[in-house]
Amino acid sequence: MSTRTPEEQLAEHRTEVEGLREQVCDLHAELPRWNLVTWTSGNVSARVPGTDLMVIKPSGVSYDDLRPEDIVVCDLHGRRVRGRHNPSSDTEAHAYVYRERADVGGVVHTHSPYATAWAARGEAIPCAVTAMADEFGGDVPVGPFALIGGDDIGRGVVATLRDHRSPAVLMRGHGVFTIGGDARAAVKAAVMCEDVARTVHFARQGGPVQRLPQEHIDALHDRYQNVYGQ
Ligand SMILES: O=C(CO)[C@@H](O)[C@@H](O)COP(=O)(O)O
Repeated sequence: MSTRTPEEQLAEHRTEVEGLREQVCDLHAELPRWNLVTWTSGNVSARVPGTDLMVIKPSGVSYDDLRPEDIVVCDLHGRRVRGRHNPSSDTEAHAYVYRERADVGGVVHTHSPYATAWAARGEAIPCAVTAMADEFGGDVPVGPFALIGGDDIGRGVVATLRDHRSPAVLMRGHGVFTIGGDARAAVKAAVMCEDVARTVHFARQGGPVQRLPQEHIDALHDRYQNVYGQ
C-alpha cells in the first residue's frame, strides 16, 4: 500500500489513468458484443499499476453512452477519487479482489445467460472439452451467494479461486466474476466462460458429459498457457 494519498497517486499517474479509462471504456463494448450482458448488467475494472487505484464503470450507465471520462477512478476500498458518476454497485467487490490478489490487474462481472444458468443451479461447469482445459485448467467453480453492494462478493471470489486455476467463478444465484493479469484478459475469460457454459449445456441435452482425464487437462492447460500463440 502506498503512503501517498489517492489524490497524490492520481496526480503522479495521470497519463496511465487516462489510458486505462479509455481502455476500460472500450472493453465494455465487448460485453454486449459477445452477449454477456442485458441492459447495464455487467462491469469491467482495471487496477492502475503501481498505485492503490482502480478504474471502473459508472453504475447503471448504458454501454452505448459510455465515454472514457465517465469511467470512475476509485481507491482500493471502493471510494471515488475522480469522476462525476457513482461507481458500479460491484466496486467494493472488485476492490477487495485487488487488495487480496496482487497478481490481478483486471476484474469483470457479467450475467451471461448460459453461465448464469449454471450459477442459478449452483453447479460447477465440468471440464469436458479442450477449450475449458486451455483457459480454465479445470472446472469453472461455484462461489457462495453474497449480497450486492459490499465486499462479500469479493471475499467469495477470492476464497473460491484460491483453490482453482480457473480465472472465472460462478457466484451462486448471481452470475460470473472473472479475473486476469489485465482487464482484457479478464474480459476474455468472461467470453470463454459463456462459450463453455453453452457448449457443455448443449452436450448435456444429448446425454451425460464426462470430465476429461486430469492428465489431459494438465497437458492442455500447460500448452495453451505456455506455448499457444505468438
Ligand atoms: O449484478 C448486478 C445486479 O444484479 C450488478 O452488478 C449489475 O446490474 C451491474 O451494476 P452496475 O451498473 O455496475 O452498478
